[in-house]
Amino acid sequence: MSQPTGLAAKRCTPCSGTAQSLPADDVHRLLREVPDWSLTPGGDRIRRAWHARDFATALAFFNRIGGIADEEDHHPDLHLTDYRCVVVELWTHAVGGLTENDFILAAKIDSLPLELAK
Ligand SMILES: C[C@H](O)[C@H](O)[C@H]1CNC2=NC(N)=NC(=O)C2=N1
Repeated sequence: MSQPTGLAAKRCTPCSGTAQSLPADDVHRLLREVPDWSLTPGGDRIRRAWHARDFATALAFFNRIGGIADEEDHHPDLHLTDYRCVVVELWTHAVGGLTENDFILAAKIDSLPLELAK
């Protein structure tokens, strides 16, 4: 795998007690670096959807995401419906909104392989 660049090369950092959600202009700037992700209607999460090849592929994808999440100590909400529809949502629980950690994890997830439905 080629060396990660940009957000994918960064590490998530523990949220300090005084950490706050990102202001809207930072959110929109960072969204441009992960263009396959979108802001949820409430503006407090980012999400991406995939149509995996099959259930086993979707589960393997979730396990890869889980490995990165534990390495980064920053964890996603994972949804697997209709046996292969995958949705990942990211937000920072400690601040109840978005921080740079969410965009770093999104970029790392984007670098994972996933065999999609034909
Ligand atoms: C103690 C541990 O570092 C924290 O609870 C981490 C774990 N994973 C996390 N994941 C997310 N998405 N948000 C958090 O605030 C968070 N905090």
